[in-house]
This record gives sequence, C-alpha cells and structure tokens, in this order.
Amino acid sequence: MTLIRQLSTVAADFAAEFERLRHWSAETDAAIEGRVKDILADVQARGDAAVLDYTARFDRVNAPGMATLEITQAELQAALAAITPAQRDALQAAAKRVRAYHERQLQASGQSWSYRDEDGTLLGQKVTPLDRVGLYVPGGKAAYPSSVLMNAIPAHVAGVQDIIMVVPTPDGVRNPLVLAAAAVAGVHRAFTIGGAQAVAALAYGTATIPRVDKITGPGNAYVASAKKHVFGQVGIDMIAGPSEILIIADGTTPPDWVAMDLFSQAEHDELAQSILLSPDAAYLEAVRASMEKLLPALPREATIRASLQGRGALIHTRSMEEACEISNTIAPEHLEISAAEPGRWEPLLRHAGAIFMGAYTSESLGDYCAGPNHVLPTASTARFSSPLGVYDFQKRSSLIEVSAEGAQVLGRIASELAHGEGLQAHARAAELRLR
Ligand SMILES: NC(=O)c1ccc[n+]([C@@H]2O[C@H](COP(=O)([O-])OP(=O)(O)OC[C@H]3O[C@@H](n4cnc5c(N)ncnc54)[C@H](O)[C@@H]3O)[C@@H](O)[C@H]2O)c1
Ligand SMILES: N[C@H](CO)Cc1c[nH]c[nH+]1
Ligand SMILES: [Zn+2]
Repeated sequence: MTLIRQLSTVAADFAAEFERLRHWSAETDAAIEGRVKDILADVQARGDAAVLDYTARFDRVNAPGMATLEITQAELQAALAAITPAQRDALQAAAKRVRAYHERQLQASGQSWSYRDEDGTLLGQKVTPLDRVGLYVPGGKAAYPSSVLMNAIPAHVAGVQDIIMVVPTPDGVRNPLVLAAAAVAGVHRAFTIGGAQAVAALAYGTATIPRVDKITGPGNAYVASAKKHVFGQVGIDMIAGPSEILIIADGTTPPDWVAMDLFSQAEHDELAQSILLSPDAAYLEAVRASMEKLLPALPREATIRASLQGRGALIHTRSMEEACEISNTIAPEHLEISAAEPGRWEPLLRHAGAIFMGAYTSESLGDYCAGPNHVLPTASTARFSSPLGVYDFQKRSSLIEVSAEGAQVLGRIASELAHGEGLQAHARAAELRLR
C-alpha cells in the first residue's frame, strides 16, 4: 500500500477525492456516544464507586478507594526533584515562555475597563477568573507534560484559585514528567483518572472530586464526546479531535524537514491528519522520497503509517495562492507556511489554529515551548474558534451605574420600548425614576 495519497488540483476527480479526505467527525461514532452516555449517567448516579469501576476496567488500575487515585502535592514536588536537571531546565524554560506569552493576553484584552458618559453614567466590563477549573491531560497512548503546562499556566495567569488536574495512568504508571509539570505549573489537586468517567466526575462532582466550573484540555473520542454532553452543566473550552498539520511549501525548505514535520502530528494518533500542499511537483516527489527514507527509523512508525495512509495527502496545486485557498477551506489546527517569504502568504490565510511561518518554525516548537498555546481548534473549527488562552479561564460581567441625570434620558427611551413590548412593569420601573 502506498504511504500517502497524492492528489492534483487539476485532476478531474480532485473535488471528490478532496471531500473524501476531509470527511471525518469524532462525534459521528454512535457506539462511542452510547458508551459515553452510560458512563456519564453511572458516575452521576454512583459517584466515586463508578469512577473506581471504570478506572479498573479501562486503565487497569484496581484502587481500593479514591484516596489512592489522588496525587499529593508532596508527590508532585518529589517528581520535580527526581527528574534529570536537563528535564527540569527544559520544563522550566518552556513554562517561562508559555507564561510570558499568556501574560500578554491578559494585558491585551483580559482586563476590566469602564468609562463615564457626559452625564456621569458609568458603563464598563468587569473581568473575573473562574473559581475552579478541571484540566484534562491525556494519558492513554502517550503522556503529555507539555499539555499540563498549556492548560494550567493560562488558568494561573487568569487568576483561577482552584486548578484540578485529571490524567489517566494506564496500569498505574504515573509519568514523572507529567507530575513534575504539574508542580511547575502550580496545579492544586491531581487525580489519576481519565476518559469519560473523569469528565463526568469533574462536571457533576463526587464525594472526592470537586465539581468544577469549566473543563479544558484535549483527549480522545471518549473525552471529546463526554465534554460535549456535559456542556451546559459546566463550561468547556472546545471539542478537540485528533491532531492535524497542513504545510504549504514553495519548495525552498529541505524535504527531510517537511517530511518530519508531517510525521510529527501523524505520530500522535492513527486518526491524525497530515497534508502537504505545493505548486512544485518535483518538490512533492522529494518530500515523498524523504518520508519513505525516514519513516522506518521512527519508533512510532506503525501509528504514522496508519495516519498517513488513512488521512494524509500530498497535493499538487496550480499556485501558492491556490494552496492558500485550499488551506482556508480545511481550516487546519496547525498551518506551516514553509516558504522563503512567509509574510507574503500569511495575509491570504484566514482560518487556522496556529500559523507557523518560515522554514525554521517547525510545528513541534509550538507544541512545547515557543509560547502560544498548543491546545487548538481541530476539524475545521478554526473557522469559528481560537486557541486555548487566558480568556477561556475568565468571564465578563457588564457594569452599569446610571446617574440621576442619565436616568432622565435612558428612562424615556426604555419606557417607550417597554410599552412597545407590552411590558408595563419594565416601563414603570424606568418612569418612577423620571423627575
Ligand atoms: N489538541 C491537543 O492539544 C492535544 C494534545 C495532546 C494530545 N492530543 C490528542 O489527545 C488524544 C489522546 O488520546 P489518548 O487515547 O492517548 O488518551 P486519553 O487520555 O484522551 O484517553 C484515555 C482514556 O480513554 C478511555 N477509553 C479508552 N478506551 C475506551 C473504551 N473502549 N471505552 C471507554 N473508554 C475508553 C479510558 O478511560 C482512558 O483512560 C490523541 O488523539 C492526541 O492526538 C491533543
Ligand atoms: N500537537 C499536539 C496538539 O495537537 C500537542 C502536543 C503535545 N505534545 C506534543 N504535541
Ligand atoms: Zn504534537
């Protein structure tokens, strides 16, 4: 079987092939939906006992009670002390950059503001942090210390006082880097639970797991479906699906670099999507050859191969402009413009979770340490949603303080409109304040 499909926008069947490539939705799997609904209902009804049962079943952890599933602050700190100095330095350096980036988000648009009309009426917006949030850190197929930083740091910057982390630990193996990252990022409580049962515990609360106001963080199809179902009971950040990378290349970046960038997202998941667009046919062929050469040496070869065969593509376009149009249609999670003049193409790109510009900007730098968040909208949702950020851990209240003078003007307007709506009490409340 070929490693990755090759398409051309001039081919007669391109539109149909492109549709087939794009068609995927995590939420269409009815079997998963059904199982998740059952798990949610069971955790809501039986609380901790149900969480313990599902943790034994799906993660093979037979805990005698919930207390053993909590990771203490002492354990988090011990993990931080036990990792190698190089690992500690890397975690702290990444955390510093992620914090600096998110602090700018707070300064730019996360602050309260107000102004006064000429008559002294005050109008404004009060920004407050959420009280308690639940951070889902995936742990089924791989461990993600970087996701701990990407969720917890913006929550901290926003001022959240109670940050609860959940992470599944298959077979009871607690990843030291995940624990160390939780210590670096200042997670307040952490539990080794995952999947739909963890989402349910955070959304409904159990005797042990505190009920949160919002759940953020990526996860597999069970997690995504569970988050969708509990939305309304709690807030959620987004429904994040498998990772995606789309690269627009003008042929100037070494083919090995681009091949590895495509692998970097494919290695997350068999359902991840990697797409390369270029107007240079010889370059596409060179990248394909690089992929064949480099893949066998990678430990996650099987996952990468499945992802590329199932959902990957090399697409020959008529021009860079056409490549940008196709990218806008896909609205990828990660978009690399691997070109000599990335600034020339960036203005043409409207929909993407994150845009990585220039040959030296591998997407993987963004995953770990560039600074911006790596929890990003997938499955074309970049058309209407944004990266996880400080704003996800805040809410806004409007502020209104009408002066006696202002009430004379506003009262007449409100009274008129209230009578028009047939709401006499509204009208009278405004009229009583008229002199
Ligand atoms: N967007 C991002 O920022 C980002 C970051 C890291 C990872 N990811 C993605 O997150 C996903 C992580 O998935 P994962 O599986 O490794 O970890 P996960 O933590 O999301 O899922 C593991 C849990 O799934 C549940 N589960 C597994 N099989 C089940 C079954 N048959 N029935 C019911 N529940 C079941 C179990 O409870 C288990 O604890 C990947 O798709 C990865 O690409 C995204
Ligand atoms: N690329 C992932 C988001 O799609 C994030 C990640 C974590 N570690 C490595 N990568
Ligand atoms: Zn990644």
